[in-house]
Amino acid sequence: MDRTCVKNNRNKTKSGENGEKRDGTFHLQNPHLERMDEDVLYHLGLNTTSHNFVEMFGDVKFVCMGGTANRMETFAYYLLDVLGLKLPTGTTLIDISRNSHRYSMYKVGPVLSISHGMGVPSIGILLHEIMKLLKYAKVKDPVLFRIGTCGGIGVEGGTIVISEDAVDGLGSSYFQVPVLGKIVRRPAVFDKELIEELKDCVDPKDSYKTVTGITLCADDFYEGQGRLDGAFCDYTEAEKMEYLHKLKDQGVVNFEMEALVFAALTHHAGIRAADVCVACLDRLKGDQVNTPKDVLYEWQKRPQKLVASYIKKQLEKCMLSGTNL
Ligand SMILES: O=P(O)(O)O[C@H]1O[C@H](CO)[C@@H](O)[C@H]1O
Ligand SMILES: O=c1cc[nH]c(=O)[nH]1
Repeated sequence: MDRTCVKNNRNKTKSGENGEKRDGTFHLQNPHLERMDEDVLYHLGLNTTSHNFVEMFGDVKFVCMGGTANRMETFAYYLLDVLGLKLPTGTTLIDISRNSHRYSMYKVGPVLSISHGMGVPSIGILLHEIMKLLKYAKVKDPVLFRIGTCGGIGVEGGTIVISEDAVDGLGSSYFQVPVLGKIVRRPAVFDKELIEELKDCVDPKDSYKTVTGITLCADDFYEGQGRLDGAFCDYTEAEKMEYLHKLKDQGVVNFEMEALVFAALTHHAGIRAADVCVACLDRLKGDQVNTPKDVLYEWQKRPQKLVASYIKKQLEKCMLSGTNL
């Protein structure tokens, strides 16, 4: 486990140290964008010629992402309720990205709720396009959340896990991607202040725990997470358990499949971000996700409740102080 990197990044974490400018706007480090007459955000089904990004998205302050379209639509309706917003009678929210047939995107006041699919490449593509969308819309200081599910490691099913750091399957806290035939390494860093702010929003009356720790971002659900129940498996149960216990001793509390690129690309742009997942199971107790569907569905709402309560708190703070977010 590349703990040195984890430690170094932890100390350096300060939003804005990379791409963020003092006035809250953030900088995408790509000189080519300025020279383009039009930008087609292909996977979002939007482009800068046909769509007025400032009008459509200029008031966005929070972007929430999760794997499935169903979850993100449910979250959008939940937000309407939490924020006390009402749709005109007889109307529904529309999927802004429906023409892309890739991701689904809903807008509720200053919040975008978007599905990202499974794994690093899928959320990576979305992050490129969402960060450009925010840039073209002239959004200042956006905050990004992933509201997901995960496999706990020594963490009971139903527990919320907020990622403090992200590592890959080899223990490195860098997102590594081949670019022009060479590996580019970007540190995966979550905003520590945001984690504390989220912890402050935990409802003490919750019947479940909320914990923090290191997240292992795997490139696979089965062998990549040490499961015995994939189509292939070349290791024994004893080897699997030794691996899981070693991870636990190193402070790894959960497996999921997006944290590394999520932390790295947002940090690279100077955008604050947090990964909040509910554990579907404790991997020290098994591999199969066999909790009844209705229970899993209720658990899935737990990260949504925490993030919605954070958003509500931030909006109330601004109303009280008469400032813009
Ligand atoms: O439930 P979400 O948040 O989509 O994500 C988790 O679930 C998927 C695997 O089942 C992976 O994408 C993993 O990160
Ligand atoms: O075990 C799990 C559960 C959800 N998502 C994962 O990536 N792993």
